[in-house]
Amino acid sequence: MAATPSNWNEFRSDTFTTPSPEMLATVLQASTGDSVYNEDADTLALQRHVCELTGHEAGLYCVSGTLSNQIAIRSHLNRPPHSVLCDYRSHIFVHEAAGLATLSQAMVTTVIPANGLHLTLEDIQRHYIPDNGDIHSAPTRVVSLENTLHGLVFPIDEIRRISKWCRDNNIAIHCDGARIWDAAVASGVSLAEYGELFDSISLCLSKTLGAPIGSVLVGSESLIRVANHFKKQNGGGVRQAGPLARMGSYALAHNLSKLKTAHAYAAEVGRYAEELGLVLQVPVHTNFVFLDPERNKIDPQWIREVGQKHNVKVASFRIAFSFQNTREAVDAVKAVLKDLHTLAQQKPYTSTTGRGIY
Ligand SMILES: Cc1ncc(COP(=O)(O)O)c(C=O)c1O
Ligand SMILES: C[C@@H](O)[C@H](N)C(=O)O
Repeated sequence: MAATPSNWNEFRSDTFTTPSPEMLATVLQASTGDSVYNEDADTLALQRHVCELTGHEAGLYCVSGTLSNQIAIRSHLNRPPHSVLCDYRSHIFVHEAAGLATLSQAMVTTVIPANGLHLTLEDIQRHYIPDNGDIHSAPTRVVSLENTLHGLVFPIDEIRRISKWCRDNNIAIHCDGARIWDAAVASGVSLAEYGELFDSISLCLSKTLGAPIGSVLVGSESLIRVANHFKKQNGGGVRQAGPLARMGSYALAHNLSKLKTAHAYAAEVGRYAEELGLVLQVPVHTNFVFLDPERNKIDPQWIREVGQKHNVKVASFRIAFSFQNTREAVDAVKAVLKDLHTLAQQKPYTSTTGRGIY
């Protein structure tokens, strides 16, 4: 009987997934080459594997998704003035410490999707900055999509439309695919189908897949060569990355099939929330439930407190599920929602501050 994961009741984020004892044990057989010199067998094998899955020429192991995203975008850019277009909720804009401004010296055009769910080609055409010689502007050089974003699966047909338009307009298209595994599992679209639509993809091993660390950036040989330079410049040159890469490969081999468990938990809790009368900010597609901060009249302070009462770790309107959660914990989350709904009925809270992203 497998031991219960230490984070069985963790719902703040899927970044809290932890390596299993079996995953940790693989470290003892890991290669120990210097991966800065591209001599570590396990790192090269992981990179090659993710390239095969996505149909890209080259891969680069990175210690974080932030590093992977930021060096990808920087590598698509030549010299300012230039700009990057993305959804206003994008991690690359909200949660990567303004890396687009510092490393890429890029202006960012953030777009609120007209449909409230995902960008469309029309959204992009309405907001992108054309390279028309106007000396007032910073032309759009990269469009960055996120899949999943807030757990939402980006429709493949829309990605196809956007990708074709980007290529027709000589604009690079990047995917923050921290949870593209979940998008593939939920939609049935293969990583190779996604892969051919993007010039670069950052795939995280350290979130829903349960590796303790790491992402892989994929793209063309020339792009990855430049990205590796920026990786080194920003302190991402890891020496014996073999043990880390080995755990990443283990996660790919053993945990991909478990993502549906988290998706089922989220779907169940999302349905329960709506049956209670709570309002979701977005539909549940994969492993996140996003409650609507304003319309539910819930004081953010209540969330953590009520979570403690039921011995589950929740911190915001976002509830993140992973395959490491237990049935008991999921039932406890439902009890938390029931209490929050009752509190909101008794003393409705009106927010006086911005909702924040999550
Ligand atoms: C969508 C998304 N992209 C990128 C990242 C960055 O990954 P990391 O935390 O490894 O820098 C995260 C969060 O971790 C994320 O949620
Ligand atoms: C906060 C953010 O960086 C992290 N990726 C999360 O989703 O929790």
